[in-house]
Amino acid sequence: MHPPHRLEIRGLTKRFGPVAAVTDATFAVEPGRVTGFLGPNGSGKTTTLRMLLGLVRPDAGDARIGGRAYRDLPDPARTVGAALEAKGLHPARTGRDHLRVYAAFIGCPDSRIDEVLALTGIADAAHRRAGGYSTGMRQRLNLATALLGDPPVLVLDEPTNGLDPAGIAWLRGLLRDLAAEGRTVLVASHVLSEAERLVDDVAVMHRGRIAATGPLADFTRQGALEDAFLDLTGATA
Ligand SMILES: Nc1ncnc2c1ncn2[C@@H]1O[C@H](COP(=O)(O)OP(=O)(O)OP(=O)(O)O)[C@@H](O)[C@H]1O
Repeated sequence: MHPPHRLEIRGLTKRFGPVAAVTDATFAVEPGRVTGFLGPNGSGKTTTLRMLLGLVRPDAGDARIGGRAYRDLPDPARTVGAALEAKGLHPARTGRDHLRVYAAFIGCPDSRIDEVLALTGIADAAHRRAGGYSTGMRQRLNLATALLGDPPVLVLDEPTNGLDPAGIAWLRGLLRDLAAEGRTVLVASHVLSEAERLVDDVAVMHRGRIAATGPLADFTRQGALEDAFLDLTGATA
């Protein structure tokens, strides 16, 4: 396994025209933990992740992965496994073929394909065309793709979308195992009740700003994470 990689987000700021999508976001994500990046729709989570992954250029600030900007990583695809959204699947291609194409792209052996299919519970569907996959299966295939390079860092945007309760319980176990191996796991979600069951640490984003960070237990002492979030943001349910 690679050495542990800490993520540092420092003063990230991004506007899209009149929209201040992210303003001065600063937080760290520790290896060996599952960190929830939480906030309502449109609060700036995806834009922050896209800046972390070098997909959007920040107006100010920077993001480091194990001390380096994404663009300076010697082997980015094997350092960071990212599943931003379950789009871009060619409907006529099988699950296995999707993984084969990406495995060739990042230079990992085909044997790894069977490993990630088993890890994500879609081995039985691997020969089926992705166009016929349910949302939950597409989510699993997306996760399998992120895991192909056996990366020390995982960045997942809304990974519970489309998963049923058993699927969410399964995902919790998988993310815990990956973190226990020393990986850094960052999970963006707007569904606080689900995130609460997945994560060790929390970074809360509200209207483009980081409203709070810390261990989950600090937020749930008084009750549900959702109540702590409503208190923090002054929002009403
Ligand atoms: N490419 C873009 N062009 C213009 N506005 C954008 C663009 N990307 C994001 N925004 C705007 O920036 C704000 C933050 O969006 P972002 O997708 O980062 O939020 P989010 O927290 O990930 O939301 P969700 O939970 O819905 O995915 C929103 O107002 C969004 O409309």
